[in-house]
Amino acid sequence: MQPYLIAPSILSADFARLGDDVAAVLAADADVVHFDVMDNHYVPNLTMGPMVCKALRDYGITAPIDVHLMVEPVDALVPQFAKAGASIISFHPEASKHIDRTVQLIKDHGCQAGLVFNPATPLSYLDYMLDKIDLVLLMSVNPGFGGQKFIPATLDKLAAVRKLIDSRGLDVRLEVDGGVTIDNINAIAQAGADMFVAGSAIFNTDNYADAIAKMRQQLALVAR
Ligand SMILES: O=C(CO)[C@@H](O)[C@H](O)COP(=O)(O)O
Repeated sequence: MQPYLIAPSILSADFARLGDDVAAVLAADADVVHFDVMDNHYVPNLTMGPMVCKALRDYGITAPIDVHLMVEPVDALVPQFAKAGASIISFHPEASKHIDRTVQLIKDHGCQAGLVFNPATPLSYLDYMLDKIDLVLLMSVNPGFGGQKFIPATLDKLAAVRKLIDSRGLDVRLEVDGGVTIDNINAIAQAGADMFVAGSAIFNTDNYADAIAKMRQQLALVAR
């Protein structure tokens, strides 16, 4: 398993001063910027597009940007986000007509590719794709909004994906997103996740470094 990564979801950041807020969370020891793209079609909310990703790069953000596309269709946005500075691009398999082609498109544009699973999306989409992707992202809330409660059944789903990855000897990241807090991050890691998206649990505090340090303390207790 790879080292743990903490990826603050900038959906909960201060959009009026986004560059400063993203720089602040990275200075507080975050590893990755989680960038939620919502289209008011695949999910009932509207957020940000490639221009904002490029603006963060132009501002001087050099950390990996982990783009989570909650959009349908997917493909047209892939080159745009790659050009805008995305490092990882993940999409929901049911939102693409040709999943393998979309993964290839992401890789052809020099980014890592991930598949995202909603709480009720079956893992069978991994049957022919797990060895072609870099990351599996399990949603632990229904996508569309920050600040929701972690769905406990995600723990069993994480364990099932961890088993699949390990049994095939793959180096695929297992990311979890939604309702991750200082109180549950240990159990989530025990279930097999190695990358943790947290929005409100970090941005809704007045001390990002303290929140991230407490998450890392919990992760340090996990027997690996
Ligand atoms: O993609 C999403 C929601 O669709 C997430 O990234 C949330 O933004 C996570 O926020 P918290 O649940 O951690 O507040």
